[in-house]
Amino acid sequence: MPQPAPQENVIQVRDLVNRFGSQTVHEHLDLDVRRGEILGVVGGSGTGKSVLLRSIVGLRRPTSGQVHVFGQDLLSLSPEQRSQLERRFGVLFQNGALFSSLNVVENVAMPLIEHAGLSRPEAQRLAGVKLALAGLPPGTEIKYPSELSGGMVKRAALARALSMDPEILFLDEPTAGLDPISAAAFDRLILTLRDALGLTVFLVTHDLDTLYTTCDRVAVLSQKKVLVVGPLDVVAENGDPWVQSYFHGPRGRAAEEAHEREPSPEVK
Ligand SMILES: Nc1ncnc2c1ncn2[C@@H]1O[C@H](COP(=O)(O)OP(=O)(O)OP(=O)(O)O)[C@@H](O)[C@H]1O
Repeated sequence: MPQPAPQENVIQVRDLVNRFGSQTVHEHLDLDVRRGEILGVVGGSGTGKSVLLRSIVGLRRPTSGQVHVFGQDLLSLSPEQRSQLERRFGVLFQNGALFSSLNVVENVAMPLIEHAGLSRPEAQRLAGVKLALAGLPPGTEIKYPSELSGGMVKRAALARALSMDPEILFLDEPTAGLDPISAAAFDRLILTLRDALGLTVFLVTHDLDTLYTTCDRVAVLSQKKVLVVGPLDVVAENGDPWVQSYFHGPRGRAAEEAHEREPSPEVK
């Protein structure tokens, strides 16, 4: 009988430790992210979800441990190798992190000019394609971040994260602050993009609806490490008190019931 192909881990975190002074945020944390999956990362406030994301994308040097992205340790690479590796992932930060002095198309074009060496007109033309991919209506290009709704800021930031055709997309609380309809639309967009572009998605979220709608697997950060990782129904059965109150509290039950009524056909 043919054996299934082994799963490729595009991100591998081993024995990660992160300390800030006397505060230990991560202790011996291990995590694998598989190619093509949407991995949801959840945990109580302050459990170190954003610090984990920053450690993986090379914005923070961990206290100790190894982080490999596509088999390479970002922090040990030469600047040129590092920049090549960084082109293979895009990051959407919590607040969008758009430059307020640039309009939307200039924000999205910037990485294409700086890292891909495109001319300004070429970069802006391609940025227009990315904005359409992120679901922004024509006319948004010339607006400044302060003129956009919260949902539009997220979509513009997503377009920028997609500008270099990344293989991995990191999303830090993408639906935070969005109304439920915009949040659901954003969830559908992430699923569509993953399927259309073959992305791997590392998704930090508190949003139970997002977990139920989009994630193939869920990792729970608790007790300074990844306490449990797996499909949502398996993770939700873990006996940890935080897991129990998160998945089986009123909001967890509502999200589960909504998902049972309307399961997403696109989830793998
Ligand atoms: N640069 C820093 N200096 C000192 N402490 C920090 C720094 N960055 C993060 N921390 C601390 O690390 C802990 C984890 O922070 P992090 O932002 O990763 O939490 P989180 O799980 O993403 O929380 P939330 O869900 O509230 O966004 C917090 O106690 C935070 O205060």
